[in-house]
Amino acid sequence: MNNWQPDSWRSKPILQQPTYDDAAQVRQVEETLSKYPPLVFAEEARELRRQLGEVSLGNGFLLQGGDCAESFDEFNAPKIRDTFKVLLQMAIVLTFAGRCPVTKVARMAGQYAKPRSSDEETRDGITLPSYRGDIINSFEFTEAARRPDPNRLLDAYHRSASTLNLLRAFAQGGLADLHQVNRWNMAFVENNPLKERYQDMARRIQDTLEFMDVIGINANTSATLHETSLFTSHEALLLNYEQALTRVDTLTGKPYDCSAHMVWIGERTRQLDHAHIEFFRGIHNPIGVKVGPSMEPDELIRLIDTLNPTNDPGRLTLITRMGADNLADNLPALLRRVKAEGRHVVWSSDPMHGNTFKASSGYKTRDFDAILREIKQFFTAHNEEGTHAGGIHLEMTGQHVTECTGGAYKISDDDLAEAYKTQCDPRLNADQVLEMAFLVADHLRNS
Ligand SMILES: O=C[C@H](O)[C@H](O)COP(=O)(O)O
Ligand SMILES: C=C(OP(=O)(O)O)C(=O)O
Repeated sequence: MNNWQPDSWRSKPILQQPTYDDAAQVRQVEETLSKYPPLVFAEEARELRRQLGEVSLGNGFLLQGGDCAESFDEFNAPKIRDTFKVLLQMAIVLTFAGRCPVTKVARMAGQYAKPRSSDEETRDGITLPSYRGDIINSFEFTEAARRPDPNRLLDAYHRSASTLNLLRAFAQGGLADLHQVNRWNMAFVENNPLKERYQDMARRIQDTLEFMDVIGINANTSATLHETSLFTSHEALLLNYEQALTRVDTLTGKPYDCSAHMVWIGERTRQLDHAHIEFFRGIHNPIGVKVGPSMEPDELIRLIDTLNPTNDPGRLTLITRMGADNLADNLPALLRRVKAEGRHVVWSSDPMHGNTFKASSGYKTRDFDAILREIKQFFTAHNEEGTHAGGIHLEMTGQHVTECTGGAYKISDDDLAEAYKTQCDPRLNADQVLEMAFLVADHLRNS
């Protein structure tokens, strides 16, 4: 790979990085991290890349979701379990009702760094550095809390390792068993109008499993029915952290960023001549790039060719986040051009980031109707252009939160205060995710 080194990004311009007081301490932390065990194994990243290759060819669907920003304070087993359950629940709806194999990728076990619109935040006449995610500083609005602390890089590593450990246990230790499909329902979706539809589906799955048993297909020993595979991902914003966890795979001799199976570049840091593109072009993980409404077709082709020069299906996922009001004007030209040039990518929809606004109550929110509208338009654009709507990328949680307005319970601006817990962007709750799952499943089945 042309002049690439794990640190070649350091000679390029870079945005959205913290300024630490003590550079020597940062170097020491990087050194420590570079000796720690990798969090994932390169072979797992290759398996995800293989599955995404199938998705890019139209043979599957990518479900990627989790917190906007994981939080050190909310680092506990019930929270990890509930987000895992919501992902499983959505995946089973897509697989069963949508008749489509689903690859599950969690925004978990490392989603700790946040790009911000502004470097500073002002409250009551006091201005402090913005909160940039728990890997950098703390949410609390004091000068000490907002000062970037390099030791947080080590804390984030350890929390990611524990989260991943529990996710692996849940995936392989019974919670993901298809026979338990009823238990994946959250207690608080009890009154959801879609609960009936979910339970009916769960009954049909159970009947099928019993039928398989009766005719001798051994549903009790098949790993496919008892376990699941769940991959991890995060925005690789802090390149010194990512570099420190990059290892040459002994089987292939290629470098992998072993902080997660998949990493992505955010909308604010995807400039072609900047550091993030430089780092990403050399790692062999499956990668994503956010694509907002300002992206032009020529620029997109240059980006694709820089990051995936061998046109390998599964290497690159384009995560479009246009906003419901912009998608119809911007996405079709991109789809047309990428198709005409024969480039293989996974097209995934992030219907969250283009639909954020400040509610009259002062909370940053997203309207569920706009989110659904962006998804519908995403499917329509792909149908019209003859391309595959390959995935969905969500900020969501298994916790009972009121952060996005609308949905079955019609959360209003005034309801937002009831359970607004996010440290950065508003997430969908389990009710809203269930509603969305059935909508996406219907589109998948008809596309
Ligand atoms: O999650 C994405 C960004 O970090 C987030 O939308 C930035 O939010 P801000 O505009 O409040 O900085
Ligand atoms: C920052 C994010 O999104 P975007 O880069 O699309 O704004 C995100 O997904 O957390």
